[in-house]
Parts: sequence; structure tokens; C-alpha cells
Amino acid sequence: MIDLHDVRKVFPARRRSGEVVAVDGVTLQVEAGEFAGVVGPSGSGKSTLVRLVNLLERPTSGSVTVDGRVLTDLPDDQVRQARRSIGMVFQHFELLDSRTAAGNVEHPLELAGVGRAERRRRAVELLDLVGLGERADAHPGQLSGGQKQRVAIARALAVRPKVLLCDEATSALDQASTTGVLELLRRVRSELGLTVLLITHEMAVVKAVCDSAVLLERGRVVDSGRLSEVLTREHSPLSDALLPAPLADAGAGHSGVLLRVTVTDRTPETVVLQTLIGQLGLAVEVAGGSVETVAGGRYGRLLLRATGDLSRLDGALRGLRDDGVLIEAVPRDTDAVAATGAGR
Ligand SMILES: Nc1ncnc2c1ncn2[C@@H]1O[C@H](COP(=O)(O)OP(=O)(O)OP(=O)(O)O)[C@@H](O)[C@H]1O
Repeated sequence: MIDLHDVRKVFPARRRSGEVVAVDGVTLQVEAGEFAGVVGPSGSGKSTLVRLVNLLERPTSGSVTVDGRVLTDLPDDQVRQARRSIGMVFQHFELLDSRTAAGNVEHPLELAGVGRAERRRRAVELLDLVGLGERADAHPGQLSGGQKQRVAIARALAVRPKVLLCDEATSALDQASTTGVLELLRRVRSELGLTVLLITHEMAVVKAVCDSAVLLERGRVVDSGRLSEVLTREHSPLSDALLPAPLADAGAGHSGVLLRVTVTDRTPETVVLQTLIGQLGLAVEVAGGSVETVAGGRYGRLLLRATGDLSRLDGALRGLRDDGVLIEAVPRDTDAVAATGAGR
């Protein structure tokens, strides 16, 4: 549904001479119906990338294809037309203060030449869909942040887009509103069969709603994949960003062996504990880490400390790894560094 090929965007630098390469040769695909996230540190090119998808920014080079149309081949007037099948939601809502909630939702329909009665009917329907049917006549100043974002989502859906772009859509919201807006986005994605591309700097947002994610750094894709696959990787920039490593001092200064375990749906920690405690008779404690539910599966990273007769441990670890369990002993004299992944 969204296909970027070797896209590059170069801006003239704002406060100095020279250029800024905001997006540097990005190739990515988002399938129809997929909920994809783009994450990365500040300045990594996320906002620019999302604006390249609907050609709010024209790429310096490379191609952008949405729903089978190569937007980068189209002249500006046809791009404006094509943009109608792409909705966009912004961090700060960008609602018109002078208009009511319904008036804001009607706005893109007005621009598209839809008649008054049909506009109103559609606005009421969409405000119902986002749970704001009762507030159709409220002005943005009378609505909470979460409600304003719901109006903005209804407005983005007014022209029946196939693709919804979300630029830090929950970054200005408190936790409760964030949860509500993310649930709404998931629901409209399913009910309307949308493809969603969401950019965020918050990993929790990606874990809550995305099927797949792309990690950007300095305008380049450094890692990507479906979450259910990324989270089963022992070491990767994206899996490290999504699953926090155990605390640095979790294992320092203690006896026994520290073991780092990546928990996945297929290899739950019970398999490891059964081997270490049940078969080897070791005492095992959790020295750090967490396990959470992401994309419908259980994933996490645990740091275990095993004590007792360790003579058969190496063989047992080999057996576990042969069975697909992601487990490794943390080298003794670099416990703390290795446990955080900082030594990599
Ligand atoms: N219109 C512009 N003119 C010049 N430089 C720009 C322009 N837009 C973005 N940049 C630069 O491009 C780089 C990427 O910016 P962008 O806003 O896309 O990153 P980001 O990952 O969204 O950052 P943040 O999370 O802080 O919003 C930055 O160095 C930024 O200063």
C-alpha cells in the first residue's frame, strides 16, 4: 500500500550554509491493512519521512508509491487529488478554533465539493465513530486534548482515505488519553480496513498498536521488521529499543552465574527454569528484566542468577540453544556492562 524506494530528502541548512540530509536513501513497504510504526531519536528524520509519504515534502530523489500510484511521477495538481486518499493526524491536532467539532470534520469535505447535507450527515457519523457524537457542536477550546485528537481523527477519515498517517499523534496527550486514542486508531484500522503509518518517539506506543516497526537513525533505516519477529531477536537495535535490558548493577558483586534470557512465545522462561532448577538442581533468582505482552505474544528479557553445582551448566545451555532458546551466560568480569548490552 505504501512503497518508498531509495527516498532521499535534502534541505538547505536553516542556520548555516550547506545542506541537511533529513532522509537518506530510505526503502520501506507497508502492506495494506498493516499498522506500521516509525521510531527513532529526535532529528532522525521521522517527521520528514511521514511528510514524504503524502508529498507534503517532495523527495530530492527516489520514488513514493501509495495504493499503486507513483506519487513522485505526478504533477502537483494530481498530487493534491491523490492526497485525498491519505489522511493525516498531527501532534497538536491542527483544528480550526473558529469551527465546531462537526465544522472541523466537514472542512475537508467542503474542499472536496461535497454538498452541505451530506457533509453534515458524514460529520455526525464520524463523530459517533470516534465516540464524540454528543459533542458535535463544541468548539475545540471546550474539548480535552484527547477529544481534540478524536475530532482530528474523524476529520482525517472524512474523505474515506485508505491510508492514515499519524505524526506523534499521542505525544501531547496524558496517559489515559493516549490509551484511548491508540485504541481508537486500532479500531478504525480494523473497521475501515485502513493502512496506518505512525511515527513516534515512544516505544510503548509501538508496542501497544503496531504490527511492524522501522528504526530510523540519521535519516537511515537501521532496523525493521514485524514485531513478532523483531522481538525474538537476541540482539538488534530495534529489539534492544523495544525490550529494555536488565539494570546495569543487577548482577554485580554476587556469586553464581548470570544468564541472559530472551523470552518469546515459543521459548517461555518456564523452559529455562525447568532445565536449571528441575534438571540441574540449581537455585535460580531473577536479577532483573521484564516480560510483557506485545502484538498478542509474551516477550521479554530476563537476567537470571543461578547458584549451586554449575558443572553441567555449559552442556545444558548448549542443549537449550539447540532447542531455540535464546540464552547466554554473561561473562564474569564484565557482568554489569554486558548485562546492559552497553559493551556491544
Ligand atoms: N524544512 C527544513 N529545513 C531544514 N532542515 C530541516 C527541515 N525539516 C527538517 N529539517 C532537519 O532534518 C532533520 C530531520 O528532522 P525531522 O523533523 O524529520 O526529525 P524527527 O525525527 O521528526 O525529529 P523530532 O522527533 O525532534 O521531531 C533535522 O536535522 C532537522 O533539523
